[in-house]
Amino acid sequence: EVKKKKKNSFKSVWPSTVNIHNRKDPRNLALNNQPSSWSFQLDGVLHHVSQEEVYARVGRRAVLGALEGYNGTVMCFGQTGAGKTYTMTGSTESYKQRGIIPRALQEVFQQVEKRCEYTFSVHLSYLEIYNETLVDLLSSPRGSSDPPARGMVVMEEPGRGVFIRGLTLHPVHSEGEALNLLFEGEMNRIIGAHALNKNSSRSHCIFTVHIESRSRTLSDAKYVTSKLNLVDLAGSERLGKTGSAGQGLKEAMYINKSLSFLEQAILALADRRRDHVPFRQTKLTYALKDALGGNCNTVLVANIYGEAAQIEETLSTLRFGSRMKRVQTHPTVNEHIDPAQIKKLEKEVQMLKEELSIYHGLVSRQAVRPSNVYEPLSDAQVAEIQSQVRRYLNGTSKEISIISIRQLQEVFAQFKLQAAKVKAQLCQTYNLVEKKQNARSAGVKVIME
Ligand SMILES: Nc1ncnc2c1ncn2[C@@H]1O[C@H](COP(=O)(O)OP(=O)(O)OP(=O)(O)O)[C@@H](O)[C@H]1O
Repeated sequence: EVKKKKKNSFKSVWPSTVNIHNRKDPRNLALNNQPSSWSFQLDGVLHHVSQEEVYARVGRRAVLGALEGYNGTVMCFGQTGAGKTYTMTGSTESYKQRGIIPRALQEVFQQVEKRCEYTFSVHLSYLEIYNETLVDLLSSPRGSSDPPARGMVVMEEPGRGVFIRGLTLHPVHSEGEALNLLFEGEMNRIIGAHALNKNSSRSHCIFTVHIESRSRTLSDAKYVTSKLNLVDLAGSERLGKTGSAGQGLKEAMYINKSLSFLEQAILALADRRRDHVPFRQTKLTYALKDALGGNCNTVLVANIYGEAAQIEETLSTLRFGSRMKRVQTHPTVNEHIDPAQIKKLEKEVQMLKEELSIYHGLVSRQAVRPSNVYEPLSDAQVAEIQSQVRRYLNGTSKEISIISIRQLQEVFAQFKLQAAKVKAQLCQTYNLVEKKQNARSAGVKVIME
């Protein structure tokens, strides 16, 4: 992104080339031996464009990706005063000039409203790296004059990536709530004045939107998470040009050191022969490890001046941008399985299995005789129940301890069977007796019931 254009030192050729021509000064012969033209191929050039277009071309894709579960980073890099804070946060003077962060927050909540088949939870954090110290810009309660809490650590865990232990995450439910937190964090930022910028950021700031989304379908145990980092780096500065001294000089040295480590990390990432990338040399590169070469959709905005006086810084920024363009990241959807939901689903499956077996039981009872549905009684059980019935009938017992009506029916069925057998035997006996006594004409009376 180009802040200003002066004379003919800068030229952008739509859509992605920056050509720089340095007019030779005839008084400086040494400089005349230096190259005077440079050309940089980038992914796009934003020149004389509105903040709305900057967001549409630089921020929207990362924001929409974050809502789908991809980590995203938009990072502004460049010389002090070149417009990084203007690009990222925007001007407080008018709503139209708001930058990428407020527009991203607006889009996140608009999408949350639209995607009603999902539930979203959104949290915000705001980290500042000042003189190699991590500062939580949102740690002090609203209205408190306490200094922001310190003592945080950059950590890395498999499956979770890089995170800051001790950094507070604030839940937000609307664009308004989110903007209030952003402004609160902005108030806590360390800002100084020097020759090139009266409101110069003296630190690196990482505003992160943490998004978690779950499908409203109850049977879905999966959920996705993502982190959207919106990064405003402190400006690289030539100490002589900014006229820094005292505390300002110390800050400038820390800023330059961390930016030079950032360049080293990018050089290593862009070089495929290098297998070690020095991420841990500074907190900035460690905190941005995923964004620089890992699981993230990353966009770098290189902010430059269009002035001949800043040509060296402009060239250095564009060289950094060209190297960054060669770095490959590997974004993947951060999908997780919820163990509590798995347990709930397992219980549900068990209940459904039981219901199904009851249903099968009912169906087969209608189709098959009851004796086939139940386990038949053993001979001993039948004998026991029969003796109980006998004792009840002859008055020696007052009750029968029958387990169920079904068993009783079975016992009676057995009694009936035995009675039928006895009847058959009696019939046979009767016939024999009848045959033997027929000759004697003697009458034998057998009563059968
Ligand atoms: N595209 C632009 N249009 C209008 N004003 C701009 C633009 N870019 C930057 N400015 C103004 O220039 C000044 C410096 O910009 P800004 O603070 O964003 O620079 P910076 O790169 O963040 O600097 P530092 O690294 O020192 O913090 C601010 O007053 C800002 O409003």
